Amino acid sequence: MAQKRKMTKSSGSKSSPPAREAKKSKAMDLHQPHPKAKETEEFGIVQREFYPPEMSNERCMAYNDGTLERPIDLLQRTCKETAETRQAVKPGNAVVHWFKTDLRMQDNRALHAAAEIAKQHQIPLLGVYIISPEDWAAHVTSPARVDFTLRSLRQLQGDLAQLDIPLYVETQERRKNIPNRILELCQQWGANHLRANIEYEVDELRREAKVVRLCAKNNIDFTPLHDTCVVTPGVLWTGSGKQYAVFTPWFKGWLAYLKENPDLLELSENPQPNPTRARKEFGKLFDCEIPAAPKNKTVTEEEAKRFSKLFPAGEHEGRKRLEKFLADKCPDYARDRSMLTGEPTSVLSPYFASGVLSARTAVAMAKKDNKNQLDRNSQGHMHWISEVAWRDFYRHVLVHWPFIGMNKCFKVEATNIEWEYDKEQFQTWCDGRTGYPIVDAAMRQLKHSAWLSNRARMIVASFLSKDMLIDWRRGERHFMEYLVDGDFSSNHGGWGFGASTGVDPQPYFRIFNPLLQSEKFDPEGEYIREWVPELRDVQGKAIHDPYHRGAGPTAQKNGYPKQIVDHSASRSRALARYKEALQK
Ligand SMILES: Cc1cc2nc3c(=O)[nH]c(=O)nc-3n(C[C@H](O)[C@H](O)[C@H](O)COP(=O)(O)OP(=O)(O)OC[C@H]3O[C@@H](n4cnc5c(N)ncnc54)[C@H](O)[C@@H]3O)c2cc1C
Repeated sequence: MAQKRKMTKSSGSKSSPPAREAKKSKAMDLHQPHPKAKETEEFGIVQREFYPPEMSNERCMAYNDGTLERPIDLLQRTCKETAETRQAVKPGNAVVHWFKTDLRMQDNRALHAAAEIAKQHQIPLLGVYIISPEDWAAHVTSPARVDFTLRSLRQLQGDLAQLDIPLYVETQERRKNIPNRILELCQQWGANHLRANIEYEVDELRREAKVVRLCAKNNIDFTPLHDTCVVTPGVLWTGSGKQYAVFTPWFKGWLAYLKENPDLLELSENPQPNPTRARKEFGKLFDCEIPAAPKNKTVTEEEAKRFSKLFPAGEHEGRKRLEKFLADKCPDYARDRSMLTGEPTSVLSPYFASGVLSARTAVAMAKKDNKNQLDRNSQGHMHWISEVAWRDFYRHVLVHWPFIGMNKCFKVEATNIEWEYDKEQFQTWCDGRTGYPIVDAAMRQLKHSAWLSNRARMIVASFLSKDMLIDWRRGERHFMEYLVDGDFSSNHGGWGFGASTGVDPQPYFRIFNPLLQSEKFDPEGEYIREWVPELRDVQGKAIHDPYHRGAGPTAQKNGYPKQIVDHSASRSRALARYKEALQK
């Protein structure tokens, strides 16, 4: 599973991670109830959810000091322990690729690996996808993202069928049954080889390890492969052998690593057509229909139309968008990327999040357009590559600090911050009625489009967690409930790593001034006018702050609310709370 790569000192990274031998785990509490959670028990489950359960600090530290085995290490160890058995497996009647968040044929490492085995032994390649409502519930996957996934599956099924490769899709209500069901399907189809790309979330890594062992016991070779990151998590280390906690030096290491290992940007070929007997032998699988979304994840008819228009599904669309973006907008990306109108960014995040487009393809194509260099030839292309790299960075963070999946910031000390839990205030933020037009515009766009630009995400995240001082995890969850590109590591990165908690490794707390952000990134107020109809008649700079700039009567007449908090007082409160927490 691990890839051997070149690594020189110039990259500032070490090639081998420090020894992380798992010791016997101490018995510890998994969850630490939030101190305020008890007070609201009378309101029942919905209210309790407002206080997210946390993994205890002790348990977090146990990952850091090696007392607890990281899920990636468990998977690696399992692969190592089963290697001999897996390698001895003889080909069966078919090879299976298990699709997960890699809904594409192009440049798909595990699909390619499965296709190669199938080609070598002249046996059919089969695809399987398991819909898991419990996984969607656990990850708070939004209906918009579920809709995008199902539409992409339909496209993928059609594309694969043209190569006589079936894609079998079924729903498994209980996620704990998935490992056995995968085994059962392989056995039913006579497949002795199974391939899948690794998903780095904690439960998924543990499940993969379980499937590797279960399959090996039953004489089936399941080998999970690294695919979703351009550079595999766990290969970049600081000079002192630690995981990078800061993006800029990590990105330097990432670029150097890519230059030293150019094959990382070689794209995998699409699978070849299946032998024609595949239709005879596996005919029934070709008739399989894509199931409907679970009830709690269903979009309305109107939303379905809207989302299909905003985000047409499938890898062909992803590729088309990428090419168009690189040609038209990428050259000016460094200058324009934060502007809130004119769509200066690629809007490819839904395609990356569902694996409809590979990040490797995106970086390889941007590099090609950048005179085949990974240097500052064109500001735009390199800047864009660095943004795609953020996606890798947050996955590396998740793999190394798996406890962030349990409602923690990666800096455990930040747990001490005392947050506010005012439900009414939180709701005004959700509804886009805070009285800060830029914040409200963004929150309304989120509800309507299931997507926001990075700048808009940062503005609303800062507002919730700094100006309102509401627990960032409420915002993190709300984003997942709505975003079509909701992705645990990137979302947590945006909320829990830096921008919103202010506990990033830089020695300052980033507290955005919403008014300045508004004037800088929406100077004419076009974005606000698009999303906040109550302010459409407000002229000039008053749009940014109608009640303090002479447009109060218009705003009031149209029902636009007054500011819910005063920014400068909130700023002082936030700074005091952070200071207090970090001194504890
Ligand atoms: C609070 C907050 C929450 C976020 N939640 C998510 C999320 O759930 N899913 C998600 O994909 N992104 C998330 N992001 C990152 C970023 O905002 C989006 O990826 C980006 O806005 C998508 O627009 P785009 O495709 O036009 O990006 P572009 O600017 O064109 O960038 C290209 C790609 O690079 C990646 N990327 C860019 N910026 C970031 C970043 N800061 N962090 C990680 N990856 C990045 C994305 O995959 C993006 O599609 C979040 C950011 C913040 C501040």
